[in-house]
Amino acid sequence: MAPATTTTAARVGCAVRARRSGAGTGCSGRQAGSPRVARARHAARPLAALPAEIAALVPTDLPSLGQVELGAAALPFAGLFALTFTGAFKKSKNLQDVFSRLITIVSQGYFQPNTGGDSIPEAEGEMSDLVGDEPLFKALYNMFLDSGGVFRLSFGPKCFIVVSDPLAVRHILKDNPNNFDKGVLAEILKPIMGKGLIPADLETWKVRRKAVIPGFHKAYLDCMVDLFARCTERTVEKMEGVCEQENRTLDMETEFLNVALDIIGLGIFNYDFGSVNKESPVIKSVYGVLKEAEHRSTTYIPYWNLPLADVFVPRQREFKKDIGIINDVLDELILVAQQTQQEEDMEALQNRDYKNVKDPSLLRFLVDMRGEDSTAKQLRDDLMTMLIAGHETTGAVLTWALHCLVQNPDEMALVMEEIDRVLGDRRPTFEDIKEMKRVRMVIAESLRLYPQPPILIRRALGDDTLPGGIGGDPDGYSIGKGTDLFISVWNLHRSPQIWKDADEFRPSRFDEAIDPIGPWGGYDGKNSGLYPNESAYNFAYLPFGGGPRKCLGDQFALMEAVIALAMMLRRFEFSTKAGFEPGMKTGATIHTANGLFMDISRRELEGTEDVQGVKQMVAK
Ligand code: HEM
Repeated sequence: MAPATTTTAARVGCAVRARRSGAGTGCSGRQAGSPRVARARHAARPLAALPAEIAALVPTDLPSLGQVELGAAALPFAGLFALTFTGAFKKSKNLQDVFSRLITIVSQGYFQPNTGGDSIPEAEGEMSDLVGDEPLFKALYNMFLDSGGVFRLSFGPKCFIVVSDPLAVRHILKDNPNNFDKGVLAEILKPIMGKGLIPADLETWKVRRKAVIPGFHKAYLDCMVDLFARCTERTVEKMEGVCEQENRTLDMETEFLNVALDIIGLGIFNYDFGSVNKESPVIKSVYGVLKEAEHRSTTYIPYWNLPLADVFVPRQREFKKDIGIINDVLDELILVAQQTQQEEDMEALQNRDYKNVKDPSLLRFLVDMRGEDSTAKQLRDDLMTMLIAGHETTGAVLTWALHCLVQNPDEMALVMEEIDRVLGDRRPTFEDIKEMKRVRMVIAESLRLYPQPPILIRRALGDDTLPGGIGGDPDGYSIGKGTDLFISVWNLHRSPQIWKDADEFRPSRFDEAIDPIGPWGGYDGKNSGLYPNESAYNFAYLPFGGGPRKCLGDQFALMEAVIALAMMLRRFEFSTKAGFEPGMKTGATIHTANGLFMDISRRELEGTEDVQGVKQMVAK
């Protein structure tokens, strides 16, 4: 084990020790991925080696670790569970670290699957570093700088391999994707999304992916451009109203989430949440479910799986009610769509006059597709998945894009110039998106700095070897069946080895080439198409994932974000409310800004009467 600093030695040791120089203050500054000596810590340690605080917590008659039985080992789980359950756990960092360490030690080698060969570097740090005030992915960044592109992390009863190397990531997502499923994430999301695309087992996923993908065809996306604009106009109108008031402050994160919710409702199942202008029990339930998904992804023990948790635990009762409300709405929409089914083959469906049909939604497409006999339950799972996958993600990227622009006035000026020149007061079209390269790159750069989700989760279905990648072990790293993996998109996107001025907001970087680094092929600045993507960047940039499980709403989301941002920047000037800095709120799957409070004012536009201008735009 690496020598502990005075600071860490004084605290209770833990299996997770972020090795940072300067007694745990900040990162060491070492470049990620530099070769290092492997330090395997697999074998269970004798009880005598436990810090005094932990030893005091261990029942005196606990058998030696060599003979420990499940019954005895269950004790700390029960203790931890009780603490989690009562809320005491989160309040006491020290206690949290003690239990985490105890559980790690007791469980290592007994309950954990074989998490890999001994050559994988091991990160070290306090449990409280990971569940403390900072989001998990930020704690993992420091460990990445210190331990390289592939490292192991043990906390509590769990052990993860954290992957931040583009070659190892490409192996998992693209080269050998059938050897990995969504693991922990699927377990968390199943009660919400059922057999929807994200948590679905491999067999169901293959069938559903094949059915859903054709629904995002060219004519549909063209039609969606108009929908994005119409929904944004509602927000623009609302903001006009705010400009009339004395207090011109608006939480733009909420506004972006609202417009994204309305868009996903109308575009995917032709339901108007109308969330920009009203609150309703359905909207409340959608946010309740999203909050619960976040809670579950960050809670240590899945207590919600216990029998009767949804009867006795208030938040689980609430969750059951929320999911019931959304399911009722979706079931009703599916029933109506099925009752009005007009079966057609794929080609005819894709050639429908989408601009003039009453219901252009994806649900209509799925129900009308000949030979596609999805059950109502499967359709509901698909819709629920897309509602969740496509709503907060897009709301979050818009929030961060505006935040970054307001912090960078020069970029803001360039973007505004482009919007004024290309768009004027017209409702945007698909052609306009092509012309607004700066806005597109602002969205791409915001997704680089603030990827949603910052971490992708996988579990190995069989033994495998991950490539050592940049600066890692040239023989690679063997991992066992059942290994849980965190792919850190955040780390990849901010890797100081790959990106020049990695933490800087600089949208023009996507025009620059990046030289190859060792076995990683680099980027030549040419092959990105309209938006930079994971193929062009050899898996160093992957805001939408990659390989067969890549996001299927990427084009939908990117067009939506460009249109919403451009339309709002055309009409308003934004400035940060004095003294306010957004924080970061996160679950394992998503992170948002925690409120982006902006002072807004109308822009003085040449040749356009302030209010008149927007009214004309809305009327068009
Ligand atoms: C900026 C917005 C968005 C971002 C950043 C984003 C990101 C992602 C990422 C990273 C994945 C891959 C997850 C993994 O590999 O574990 C994913 C999957 C998925 N996304 Fe998105 N997404 C966005 C918007 C959307 C939208 C608008 C929709 C639907 C209309 C959508 C539907 C899905 C679905 C269904 C999957 C699962 C695909 C599969 O497993 O086959 N996403 N998304």
